Amino acid sequence: MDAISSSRVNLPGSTLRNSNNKSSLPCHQTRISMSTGCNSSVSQAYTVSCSNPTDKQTGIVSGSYLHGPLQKRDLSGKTFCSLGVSTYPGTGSASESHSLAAEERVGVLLLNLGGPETLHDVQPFLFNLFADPDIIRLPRLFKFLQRPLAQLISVLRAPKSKEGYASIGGGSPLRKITDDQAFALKKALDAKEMPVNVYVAMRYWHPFTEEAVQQIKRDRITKLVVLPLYPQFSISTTGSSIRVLQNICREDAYLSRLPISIIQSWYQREGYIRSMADLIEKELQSFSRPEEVMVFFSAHGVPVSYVENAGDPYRDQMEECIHLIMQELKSRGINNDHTLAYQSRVGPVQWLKPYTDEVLVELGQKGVKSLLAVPVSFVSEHIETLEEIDMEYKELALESGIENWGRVPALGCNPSFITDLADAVIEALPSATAMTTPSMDSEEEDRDLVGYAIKTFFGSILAFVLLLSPKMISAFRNHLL
Ligand SMILES: C=CC1=C(C)c2cc3[nH]c(cc4nc(cc5[nH]c(cc1n2)c(C)c5CCC(=O)O)C(CCC(=O)O)=C4C)c(C)c3C=C
Ligand SMILES: [Fe+2]
Repeated sequence: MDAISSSRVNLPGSTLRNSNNKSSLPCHQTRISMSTGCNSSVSQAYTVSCSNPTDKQTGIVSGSYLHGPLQKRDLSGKTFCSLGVSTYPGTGSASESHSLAAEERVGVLLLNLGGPETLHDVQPFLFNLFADPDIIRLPRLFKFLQRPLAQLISVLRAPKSKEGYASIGGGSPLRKITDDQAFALKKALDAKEMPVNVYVAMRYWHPFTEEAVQQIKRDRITKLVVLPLYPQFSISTTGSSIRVLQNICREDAYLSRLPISIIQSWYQREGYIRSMADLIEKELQSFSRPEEVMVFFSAHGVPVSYVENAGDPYRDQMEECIHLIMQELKSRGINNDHTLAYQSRVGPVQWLKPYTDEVLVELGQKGVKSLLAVPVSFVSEHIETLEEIDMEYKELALESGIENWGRVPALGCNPSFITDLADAVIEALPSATAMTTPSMDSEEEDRDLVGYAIKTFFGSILAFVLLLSPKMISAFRNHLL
Protein backbone atom coordinates (compact mmCIF):
# COMPACT_ATOMS: atom_id res chain seq x y z
CA MET A 1 0.00 0.00 0.00
CA ASP A 2 1.36 3.45 -0.86
CA ALA A 3 2.09 5.93 1.85
CA ILE A 4 -0.35 8.75 2.27
CA SER A 5 0.67 12.23 1.27
CA SER A 6 -1.12 15.34 2.31
CA SER A 7 -1.35 17.96 -0.40
CA ARG A 8 -2.09 21.59 0.03
CA VAL A 9 -2.68 23.39 -3.23
CA ASN A 10 -2.68 27.15 -3.29
CA LEU A 11 -4.11 28.68 -6.40
CA PRO A 12 -3.18 32.35 -6.66
CA GLY A 13 -5.75 34.76 -7.92
CA SER A 14 -8.68 32.59 -7.13
CA THR A 15 -11.71 34.34 -5.85
CA LEU A 16 -13.73 33.89 -2.75
CA ARG A 17 -17.38 34.49 -3.42
CA ASN A 18 -18.92 33.91 -0.11
CA SER A 19 -22.34 33.00 0.17
CA ASN A 20 -23.43 30.60 1.81
CA ASN A 21 -29.11 23.53 7.07
CA LYS A 22 -34.66 16.54 13.40
CA SER A 23 -34.03 13.65 14.32
CA SER A 24 -33.37 12.05 17.55
CA LEU A 25 -32.11 8.79 16.28
CA PRO A 26 -32.77 6.16 18.81
CA CYS A 27 -30.85 3.40 17.10
CA HIS A 28 -27.46 2.37 18.31
CA GLN A 29 -25.68 2.77 15.00
CA THR A 30 -27.25 5.09 12.55
CA ARG A 31 -26.71 5.33 8.86
CA ILE A 32 -28.62 7.89 6.95
CA SER A 33 -28.63 8.15 3.25
CA MET A 34 -30.42 10.74 1.23
CA SER A 35 -32.43 9.13 -1.46
CA THR A 36 -33.36 12.42 -3.10
CA GLY A 37 -30.74 14.48 -1.42
CA CYS A 38 -29.96 17.23 -3.89
CA ASN A 39 -33.39 17.61 -5.29
CA SER A 40 -34.64 21.11 -4.83
CA SER A 41 -38.24 20.50 -5.70
CA VAL A 42 -39.05 17.07 -4.35
CA SER A 43 -39.46 16.42 -0.65
CA GLN A 44 -36.42 14.64 0.62
CA ALA A 45 -36.93 11.14 1.86
CA TYR A 46 -34.32 9.93 4.27
CA THR A 47 -33.73 6.29 4.82
CA VAL A 48 -32.50 5.61 8.28
CA SER A 49 -30.95 2.24 8.78
CA CYS A 50 -30.13 1.01 12.22
CA SER A 51 -27.89 -1.80 13.27
CA ASN A 52 -31.04 -3.74 13.83
CA PRO A 53 -32.18 -4.37 10.27
CA THR A 54 -35.82 -4.50 11.28
CA ASP A 55 -35.55 -1.03 12.74
CA LYS A 56 -35.73 0.83 9.45
CA GLN A 57 -37.61 4.08 9.28
CA THR A 58 -38.22 6.44 6.43
CA GLY A 59 -38.57 10.16 6.77
CA ILE A 60 -37.25 10.50 10.30
CA VAL A 61 -35.48 13.72 9.41
CA SER A 62 -38.57 15.77 9.10
CA GLY A 63 -40.49 18.75 10.34
CA SER A 64 -39.47 22.33 9.96
CA TYR A 65 -35.84 21.49 9.48
CA LEU A 66 -36.30 19.17 6.55
CA HIS A 67 -38.80 21.38 4.84
CA GLY A 68 -36.82 24.51 5.55
CA PRO A 69 -33.20 25.16 4.86
CA LEU A 70 -32.12 21.78 3.53
CA GLN A 71 -34.41 22.09 0.55
CA LYS A 72 -33.77 25.66 -0.24
CA ARG A 73 -31.60 26.89 -3.00
CA ASP A 74 -29.85 29.91 -1.62
CA LEU A 75 -27.33 31.53 -3.87
CA SER A 76 -26.21 33.75 -1.08
CA GLY A 77 -25.43 30.68 0.96
CA LYS A 78 -22.57 29.21 -0.99
CA THR A 79 -18.86 29.48 -0.65
CA PHE A 80 -16.94 29.25 -3.88
CA CYS A 81 -13.30 29.15 -3.16
CA SER A 82 -10.34 27.46 -4.66
CA LEU A 83 -7.69 28.85 -2.41
CA GLY A 84 -6.69 25.75 -0.60
CA VAL A 85 -7.15 22.06 -0.26
CA SER A 86 -6.02 19.60 2.26
CA THR A 87 -6.60 16.09 1.12
CA TYR A 88 -5.09 12.69 1.08
CA PRO A 89 -4.94 12.12 -2.66
CA GLY A 90 -5.66 8.86 -4.34
CA THR A 91 -3.09 6.14 -4.45
CA GLY A 92 -5.16 3.85 -6.56
CA SER A 93 -5.31 1.57 -3.60
CA ALA A 94 -9.06 1.68 -3.27
CA SER A 95 -9.33 -0.75 -6.16
CA GLU A 96 -7.02 -3.28 -4.52
CA SER A 97 -9.33 -4.22 -1.72
CA HIS A 98 -10.54 -7.79 -1.52
CA SER A 99 -13.75 -6.66 0.09
CA LEU A 100 -14.65 -4.07 -2.53
CA ALA A 101 -15.83 -4.48 -6.09
CA ALA A 102 -12.94 -4.44 -8.60
CA GLU A 103 -13.24 -0.78 -9.59
CA GLU A 104 -14.58 0.69 -6.42
CA ARG A 105 -12.75 3.81 -5.25
CA VAL A 106 -14.07 4.75 -1.84
CA GLY A 107 -13.78 8.25 -0.41
CA VAL A 108 -14.42 9.49 3.09
CA LEU A 109 -15.24 13.17 3.44
CA LEU A 110 -14.64 14.63 6.89
CA LEU A 111 -16.71 17.73 7.60
CA ASN A 112 -15.49 20.28 10.08
CA LEU A 113 -15.92 23.91 11.01
CA GLY A 114 -12.51 25.33 10.09
CA GLY A 115 -10.74 28.13 11.84
CA PRO A 116 -8.54 31.15 11.07
CA GLU A 117 -4.93 30.13 10.61
CA THR A 118 -3.57 33.61 11.31
CA LEU A 119 -4.95 36.70 13.06
CA HIS A 120 -5.36 38.25 9.62
CA ASP A 121 -7.87 35.50 8.76
CA VAL A 122 -10.08 36.18 11.77
CA GLN A 123 -12.45 38.80 10.32
CA PRO A 124 -13.00 37.03 6.95
CA PHE A 125 -13.48 33.74 8.83
CA LEU A 126 -16.09 35.41 11.03
CA PHE A 127 -17.74 36.87 7.93
CA ASN A 128 -18.08 33.37 6.45
CA LEU A 129 -19.54 32.13 9.73
CA PHE A 130 -22.08 34.93 10.19
CA ALA A 131 -23.04 34.85 6.50
CA ASP A 132 -24.22 31.26 7.01
CA PRO A 133 -28.04 31.26 7.12
CA ASP A 134 -27.79 28.31 9.53
CA ILE A 135 -25.82 30.43 12.00
CA ILE A 136 -27.77 33.67 11.72
CA ARG A 137 -31.27 32.50 10.90
CA LEU A 138 -33.09 35.50 9.47
CA PRO A 139 -36.78 35.37 8.57
CA ARG A 140 -37.28 34.76 4.84
CA LEU A 141 -38.22 38.37 4.18
CA PHE A 142 -34.94 39.63 5.62
CA LYS A 143 -32.59 37.11 4.00
CA PHE A 144 -31.19 39.85 1.79
CA LEU A 145 -29.65 41.40 4.91
CA GLN A 146 -27.54 38.28 5.61
CA ARG A 147 -24.29 39.43 4.01
CA PRO A 148 -24.34 43.10 5.06
CA LEU A 149 -25.18 41.96 8.58
CA ALA A 150 -22.37 39.39 8.48
CA GLN A 151 -19.96 42.11 7.40
CA LEU A 152 -20.99 44.37 10.25
CA ILE A 153 -20.99 41.67 12.95
CA SER A 154 -17.69 40.21 11.81
CA VAL A 155 -16.00 43.61 11.94
CA LEU A 156 -17.41 44.28 15.42
CA ARG A 157 -16.59 40.79 16.73
CA ALA A 158 -13.11 40.52 15.21
CA PRO A 159 -11.14 42.36 17.95
CA LYS A 160 -12.50 40.05 20.68
CA SER A 161 -11.96 36.90 18.60
CA LYS A 162 -8.46 38.05 17.64
CA GLU A 163 -7.58 38.39 21.30
CA GLY A 164 -8.76 34.84 21.86
CA TYR A 165 -6.82 33.40 18.93
CA ALA A 166 -3.73 35.45 19.88
CA SER A 167 -3.80 33.85 23.33
CA ILE A 168 -3.70 30.33 21.83
CA GLY A 169 -0.73 30.99 19.55
CA GLY A 170 -2.15 33.26 16.82
CA GLY A 171 -4.54 30.93 15.02
CA SER A 172 -6.82 27.93 15.19
CA PRO A 173 -5.29 24.47 15.49
CA LEU A 174 -8.32 22.91 13.79
CA ARG A 175 -6.85 22.38 10.33
CA LYS A 176 -3.80 20.55 11.54
CA ILE A 177 -5.74 18.40 13.99
CA THR A 178 -8.36 17.53 11.36
CA ASP A 179 -5.62 16.61 8.87
CA ASP A 180 -4.04 14.40 11.53
CA GLN A 181 -7.41 12.76 12.19
CA ALA A 182 -7.87 12.20 8.44
CA PHE A 183 -4.46 10.55 8.26
CA ALA A 184 -5.17 8.37 11.30
CA LEU A 185 -8.58 7.36 9.92
CA LYS A 186 -7.02 6.32 6.60
CA LYS A 187 -4.48 4.21 8.47
CA ALA A 188 -7.22 2.61 10.60
CA LEU A 189 -9.27 1.79 7.50
CA ASP A 190 -6.18 0.41 5.73
CA ALA A 191 -5.63 -1.85 8.73
CA LYS A 192 -9.20 -3.09 8.33
CA GLU A 193 -8.52 -3.84 4.66
CA MET A 194 -10.70 -0.98 3.54
CA PRO A 195 -8.37 1.33 1.58
CA VAL A 196 -9.94 4.72 1.07
CA ASN A 197 -9.04 8.30 0.24
CA VAL A 198 -9.86 10.68 3.05
CA TYR A 199 -10.77 14.31 2.28
CA VAL A 200 -11.29 17.28 4.58
CA ALA A 201 -14.00 19.88 3.94
CA MET A 202 -14.20 22.89 6.23
CA ARG A 203 -17.32 25.04 6.46
CA TYR A 204 -15.84 28.48 7.16
CA TRP A 205 -12.14 28.33 6.27
CA HIS A 206 -9.66 26.45 4.16
CA PRO A 207 -9.89 23.85 2.78
CA PHE A 208 -13.47 24.70 1.78
CA THR A 209 -15.99 22.05 0.72
CA GLU A 210 -15.70 23.02 -2.97
CA GLU A 211 -11.98 22.19 -3.04
CA ALA A 212 -12.43 18.82 -1.35
CA VAL A 213 -15.18 18.00 -3.81
CA GLN A 214 -12.98 18.94 -6.78
CA GLN A 215 -10.33 16.54 -5.48
CA ILE A 216 -12.96 13.80 -5.08
CA LYS A 217 -13.88 14.29 -8.73
CA ARG A 218 -10.27 14.25 -9.86
CA ASP A 219 -9.73 11.00 -7.95
CA ARG A 220 -12.81 9.49 -9.66
CA ILE A 221 -14.25 8.31 -6.38
CA THR A 222 -17.12 5.87 -6.91
CA LYS A 223 -18.63 5.81 -3.39
CA LEU A 224 -18.47 8.42 -0.68
CA VAL A 225 -19.07 8.30 3.06
CA VAL A 226 -19.61 11.70 4.65
CA LEU A 227 -18.49 11.87 8.26
CA PRO A 228 -19.00 15.12 10.19
CA LEU A 229 -16.53 15.54 13.04
CA TYR A 230 -19.37 16.58 15.36
CA PRO A 231 -20.70 13.75 17.52
CA GLN A 232 -24.15 15.35 17.84
CA PHE A 233 -26.21 16.79 14.99
CA SER A 234 -27.05 20.48 14.97
CA ILE A 235 -28.56 22.58 12.22
CA SER A 236 -25.67 24.99 12.79
CA THR A 237 -22.88 22.47 12.32
CA THR A 238 -23.52 19.17 10.50
CA GLY A 239 -26.75 20.53 8.99
CA SER A 240 -25.01 23.56 7.56
CA SER A 241 -22.11 21.56 6.10
CA ILE A 242 -24.48 19.04 4.51
CA ARG A 243 -26.54 21.81 2.98
CA VAL A 244 -23.44 23.23 1.29
CA LEU A 245 -22.52 19.77 0.03
CA GLN A 246 -26.03 19.28 -1.34
CA ASN A 247 -25.89 22.58 -3.16
CA ILE A 248 -22.64 21.58 -4.81
CA CYS A 249 -23.91 18.11 -5.73
CA ARG A 250 -27.12 19.49 -7.18
CA GLU A 251 -25.21 21.31 -9.86
CA ASP A 252 -22.78 18.61 -10.85
CA ALA A 253 -23.67 15.62 -13.01
CA TYR A 254 -20.92 13.40 -11.58
CA LEU A 255 -21.62 14.23 -7.95
CA SER A 256 -25.36 13.93 -8.29
CA ARG A 257 -24.89 10.31 -9.41
CA LEU A 258 -22.22 9.46 -6.87
CA PRO A 259 -23.52 7.06 -4.18
CA ILE A 260 -23.16 8.90 -0.89
CA SER A 261 -23.85 7.83 2.68
CA ILE A 262 -24.06 10.52 5.33
CA ILE A 263 -23.42 9.69 8.97
CA GLN A 264 -25.44 12.44 10.61
CA SER A 265 -24.48 11.80 14.22
CA TRP A 266 -22.49 9.20 16.07
CA TYR A 267 -22.60 10.27 19.74
CA GLN A 268 -24.32 7.01 20.63
CA ARG A 269 -21.63 4.71 19.25
CA GLU A 270 -20.15 2.42 21.87
CA GLY A 271 -16.58 3.16 20.77
CA TYR A 272 -17.04 6.91 21.18
CA ILE A 273 -18.78 6.53 24.55
CA ARG A 274 -16.04 4.20 25.80
CA SER A 275 -13.29 6.54 24.57
CA MET A 276 -14.87 9.50 26.37
CA ALA A 277 -15.28 7.42 29.54
CA ASP A 278 -11.61 6.36 29.30
CA LEU A 279 -10.50 10.00 29.15
CA ILE A 280 -12.68 10.96 32.12
CA GLU A 281 -11.58 7.94 34.19
CA LYS A 282 -7.93 8.74 33.51
CA GLU A 283 -8.24 12.44 34.31
CA LEU A 284 -10.13 11.76 37.55
CA GLN A 285 -7.03 9.96 38.80
CA SER A 286 -5.10 13.24 38.77
CA PHE A 287 -7.23 14.52 41.68
CA SER A 288 -6.29 13.60 45.24
CA ARG A 289 -9.90 12.52 45.95
CA PRO A 290 -11.26 11.39 42.60
CA GLU A 291 -14.64 10.32 44.00
CA GLU A 292 -15.39 13.88 45.16
CA VAL A 293 -14.88 15.50 41.76
CA MET A 294 -17.87 16.97 39.94
CA VAL A 295 -17.80 15.88 36.28
CA PHE A 296 -18.75 19.06 34.43
CA PHE A 297 -19.82 18.51 30.81
CA SER A 298 -19.53 21.76 28.86
CA ALA A 299 -21.25 21.66 25.49
CA HIS A 300 -21.20 24.35 22.81
CA GLY A 301 -24.54 26.18 22.98
CA VAL A 302 -27.02 26.98 20.24
CA PRO A 303 -29.85 29.53 20.36
CA VAL A 304 -32.97 28.05 22.01
CA SER A 305 -35.02 28.85 18.91
CA TYR A 306 -33.04 26.25 16.93
CA VAL A 307 -34.30 23.52 19.25
CA GLU A 308 -37.76 24.86 20.03
CA ASN A 309 -38.77 26.29 16.66
CA ALA A 310 -36.58 24.72 14.01
CA GLY A 311 -36.50 21.15 15.31
CA ASP A 312 -32.76 20.94 16.00
CA PRO A 313 -32.18 17.59 17.79
CA TYR A 314 -28.96 18.92 19.33
CA ARG A 315 -30.14 19.27 22.97
CA ASP A 316 -31.83 15.82 23.01
CA GLN A 317 -28.76 14.20 21.50
CA MET A 318 -26.47 16.01 23.92
CA GLU A 319 -28.50 14.87 26.95
CA GLU A 320 -28.59 11.29 25.67
CA CYS A 321 -24.85 11.41 25.02
CA ILE A 322 -24.11 12.52 28.60
CA HIS A 323 -26.45 9.83 29.94
CA LEU A 324 -24.59 7.15 27.95
CA ILE A 325 -21.15 8.33 29.11
CA MET A 326 -22.29 8.38 32.75
CA GLN A 327 -23.81 4.90 32.37
CA GLU A 328 -20.50 3.63 31.01
CA LEU A 329 -18.65 5.21 33.95
CA LYS A 330 -21.14 3.65 36.37
CA SER A 331 -20.51 0.22 34.84
CA ARG A 332 -16.84 0.78 35.80
CA GLY A 333 -17.77 1.62 39.39
CA ILE A 334 -17.35 5.38 38.91
CA ASN A 335 -20.31 7.15 40.48
CA ASN A 336 -19.30 10.83 40.51
CA ASP A 337 -21.86 13.63 40.43
CA HIS A 338 -22.14 15.29 37.05
CA THR A 339 -23.74 18.27 35.40
CA LEU A 340 -24.23 19.62 31.86
CA ALA A 341 -24.03 23.30 30.86
CA TYR A 342 -23.72 25.20 27.57
CA GLN A 343 -20.90 27.57 26.67
CA SER A 344 -19.86 30.08 23.98
CA ARG A 345 -23.05 32.07 23.47
CA VAL A 346 -22.88 34.98 21.04
CA GLY A 347 -25.37 37.79 20.47
CA PRO A 348 -28.53 39.03 22.13
CA VAL A 349 -30.82 35.97 21.78
CA GLN A 350 -31.52 33.24 24.39
CA TRP A 351 -29.19 30.26 24.13
CA LEU A 352 -29.57 26.78 25.60
CA LYS A 353 -29.39 26.88 29.38
CA PRO A 354 -27.91 26.51 31.87
CA TYR A 355 -24.95 28.65 30.89
CA THR A 356 -21.49 27.33 31.78
CA ASP A 357 -20.29 30.56 33.41
CA GLU A 358 -23.39 30.83 35.63
CA VAL A 359 -23.24 27.17 36.71
CA LEU A 360 -19.55 27.44 37.64
CA VAL A 361 -20.33 30.34 39.97
CA GLU A 362 -23.30 28.46 41.50
CA LEU A 363 -21.23 25.31 42.06
CA GLY A 364 -18.53 27.34 43.77
CA GLN A 365 -21.13 28.97 46.00
CA LYS A 366 -22.61 25.55 46.84
CA GLY A 367 -19.21 24.40 48.09
CA VAL A 368 -18.06 22.17 45.22
CA LYS A 369 -14.26 22.04 45.59
CA SER A 370 -13.10 19.83 42.72
CA LEU A 371 -14.29 20.00 39.15
CA LEU A 372 -13.36 18.17 35.95
CA ALA A 373 -14.42 20.01 32.78
CA VAL A 374 -15.35 17.76 29.85
CA PRO A 375 -15.79 19.45 26.42
CA VAL A 376 -18.35 17.35 24.63
CA SER A 377 -19.50 18.91 21.34
CA PHE A 378 -16.27 18.59 19.49
CA VAL A 379 -13.39 16.15 19.05
CA SER A 380 -10.45 18.55 18.53
CA GLU A 381 -8.85 21.16 20.70
CA HIS A 382 -9.94 24.61 19.53
CA ILE A 383 -10.37 28.14 20.78
CA GLU A 384 -13.27 27.18 23.04
CA THR A 385 -11.28 24.51 24.87
CA LEU A 386 -7.88 26.19 24.88
CA GLU A 387 -9.01 29.72 25.65
CA GLU A 388 -12.60 29.71 26.92
CA ILE A 389 -12.41 26.62 29.17
CA ASP A 390 -8.71 26.51 30.06
CA MET A 391 -8.39 30.24 30.72
CA GLU A 392 -11.71 32.08 31.20
CA TYR A 393 -13.77 29.35 32.88
CA LYS A 394 -10.86 28.08 34.96
CA GLU A 395 -10.27 31.58 36.31
CA LEU A 396 -13.97 32.06 37.02
CA ALA A 397 -14.20 28.67 38.78
CA LEU A 398 -11.18 29.39 40.98
CA GLU A 399 -12.55 32.83 41.84
CA SER A 400 -15.89 31.20 42.74
CA GLY A 401 -14.39 28.90 45.34
CA ILE A 402 -13.55 25.81 43.32
CA GLU A 403 -10.07 24.76 44.41
CA ASN A 404 -9.12 21.86 42.17
CA TRP A 405 -9.62 22.22 38.45
CA GLY A 406 -9.03 19.68 35.70
CA ARG A 407 -9.96 19.34 32.03
CA VAL A 408 -10.33 16.29 29.87
CA PRO A 409 -8.45 16.66 26.54
CA ALA A 410 -10.36 16.46 23.26
CA LEU A 411 -10.29 13.01 21.64
CA GLY A 412 -8.07 14.12 18.73
CA CYS A 413 -6.35 11.04 17.33
CA ASN A 414 -7.10 8.78 20.29
CA PRO A 415 -6.64 5.29 18.77
CA SER A 416 -9.82 3.65 20.10
CA PHE A 417 -11.84 6.65 18.95
CA ILE A 418 -10.33 6.62 15.46
CA THR A 419 -10.86 2.86 15.20
CA ASP A 420 -14.51 3.39 16.04
CA LEU A 421 -14.84 6.09 13.38
CA ALA A 422 -13.33 3.61 10.92
CA ASP A 423 -16.03 1.07 11.91
CA ALA A 424 -18.69 3.74 11.44
CA VAL A 425 -17.42 4.34 7.90
CA ILE A 426 -17.43 0.61 7.07
CA GLU A 427 -20.96 0.24 8.44
CA ALA A 428 -22.21 3.26 6.50
CA LEU A 429 -20.81 2.23 3.13
CA PRO A 430 -23.53 -0.23 2.05
CA SER A 431 -26.24 2.41 2.41
CA ALA A 432 -24.59 4.85 -0.04
CA THR A 433 -27.23 6.11 -2.43
CA ALA A 434 -27.01 8.45 -5.41
CA MET A 435 -28.26 11.95 -5.01
CA THR A 436 -30.38 12.66 -8.06
CA THR A 437 -30.34 16.29 -8.98
CA PRO A 438 -32.21 18.21 -11.55
CA SER A 439 -30.42 21.55 -11.59
CA MET A 440 -31.96 24.90 -12.40
CA ASP A 441 -32.01 25.74 -16.07
CA SER A 442 -29.74 28.60 -17.07
CA GLU A 443 -32.55 31.11 -17.62
CA GLU A 444 -33.86 30.44 -14.12
CA GLU A 445 -30.33 30.77 -12.82
CA ASP A 446 -29.82 34.15 -14.54
CA ARG A 447 -33.08 35.48 -13.08
CA ASP A 448 -32.02 34.26 -9.67
CA LEU A 449 -28.64 35.99 -9.91
CA VAL A 450 -30.11 39.32 -11.06
CA GLY A 451 -32.68 39.23 -8.25
CA TYR A 452 -29.95 38.36 -5.80
CA ALA A 453 -27.72 41.23 -6.94
CA ILE A 454 -30.57 43.76 -6.70
CA LYS A 455 -31.59 42.56 -3.22
CA THR A 456 -28.02 42.63 -1.97
CA PHE A 457 -27.44 46.14 -3.28
CA PHE A 458 -30.54 47.64 -1.66
CA GLY A 459 -30.15 45.41 1.38
CA SER A 460 -26.66 46.70 2.03
CA ILE A 461 -27.78 50.31 1.87
CA LEU A 462 -30.74 49.67 4.19
CA ALA A 463 -28.65 47.62 6.61
CA PHE A 464 -25.97 50.23 6.91
CA VAL A 465 -28.46 53.05 7.40
CA LEU A 466 -30.20 51.04 10.15
CA LEU A 467 -27.22 49.39 11.73
CA LEU A 468 -24.79 52.22 11.79
CA SER A 469 -27.09 54.27 13.97
CA PRO A 470 -25.32 54.83 17.29
CA LYS A 471 -28.07 53.02 19.25
CA MET A 472 -27.78 49.86 17.18
CA ILE A 473 -24.00 49.89 17.35
CA SER A 474 -23.96 50.08 21.12
CA ALA A 475 -26.59 47.29 21.40
CA PHE A 476 -24.41 45.04 19.21
CA ARG A 477 -21.25 45.96 21.03
CA ASN A 478 -22.78 45.08 24.39
CA HIS A 479 -23.52 41.56 23.18
CA LEU A 480 -20.57 40.87 20.95
CA LEU A 481 -17.63 42.22 22.86
C1 LIG B 1 -23.27 32.84 16.45
C2 LIG B 1 -23.67 31.64 16.42
C3 LIG B 1 -22.94 30.40 16.61
C4 LIG B 1 -23.53 29.15 16.68
C5 LIG B 1 -25.02 28.82 16.58
C6 LIG B 1 -22.48 28.20 16.86
C7 LIG B 1 -22.68 26.82 17.00
C8 LIG B 1 -21.66 25.89 17.17
N1 LIG B 1 -20.29 26.09 17.02
C9 LIG B 1 -19.61 24.93 17.31
C10 LIG B 1 -18.23 24.75 17.31
C11 LIG B 1 -17.28 25.77 17.17
N2 LIG B 1 -17.52 27.12 17.01
C12 LIG B 1 -16.31 27.78 16.94
C13 LIG B 1 -16.10 29.13 16.79
C14 LIG B 1 -17.11 30.08 16.74
N3 LIG B 1 -18.47 29.86 16.78
C15 LIG B 1 -19.15 31.06 16.71
C16 LIG B 1 -20.53 31.24 16.70
C17 LIG B 1 -21.50 30.22 16.74
N4 LIG B 1 -21.30 28.88 16.89
C18 LIG B 1 -18.13 32.08 16.61
C19 LIG B 1 -18.42 33.55 16.50
C20 LIG B 1 -16.89 31.47 16.61
C21 LIG B 1 -15.52 32.15 16.46
C22 LIG B 1 -14.75 32.26 17.70
C23 LIG B 1 -15.30 33.35 18.53
O1 LIG B 1 -15.26 34.49 18.11
O2 LIG B 1 -15.79 33.05 19.64
C24 LIG B 1 -15.26 26.83 17.03
C25 LIG B 1 -13.78 27.17 17.08
C26 LIG B 1 -13.02 27.03 15.81
C27 LIG B 1 -11.60 27.36 16.07
O3 LIG B 1 -11.10 28.13 15.31
O4 LIG B 1 -10.93 26.92 17.00
C28 LIG B 1 -15.85 25.58 17.18
C29 LIG B 1 -15.16 24.27 17.30
C30 LIG B 1 -20.58 23.93 17.62
C31 LIG B 1 -20.23 22.50 18.01
C32 LIG B 1 -21.85 24.52 17.53
C33 LIG B 1 -23.20 23.96 17.74
C34 LIG B 1 -23.51 22.84 18.26
FE1 LIG C 1 -19.38 28.04 17.28
